[in-house]
Amino acid sequence: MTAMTQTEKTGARTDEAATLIGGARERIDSLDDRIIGLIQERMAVSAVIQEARISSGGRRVNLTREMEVLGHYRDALGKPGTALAMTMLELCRGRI
Ligand SMILES: C=C(O[C@@H]1C=C(C(=O)O)C=C[C@H]1O)C(=O)O
Repeated sequence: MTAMTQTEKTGARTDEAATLIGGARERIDSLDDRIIGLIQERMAVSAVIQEARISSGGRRVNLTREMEVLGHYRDALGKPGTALAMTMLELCRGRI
């Protein structure tokens, strides 16, 4: 089987569009790597907070604070921001 051309890979109908899409996809892959790294960093910081609270006799989850986090994402990104924040909170503290 022959290799796919850039035009086939990107779905573009011209070489010019295929080149633009190829370059923009590289930027997206790089942004996704950074976003994943930031989420992993957030998970580690969140774990420190949760462990400190549990060690002090408190509960893992603090719903008042989670409402603040959800509001922050909703204000910035609209309704899908809430869904994104809920997934992120689940990554950081597990399912409740
Ligand atoms: C990190 C905390 O603990 C938990 C995890 C949260 C988070 O990852 O943002 C928020 C609230 C808590 O349920 C916190 O209280 O700040």
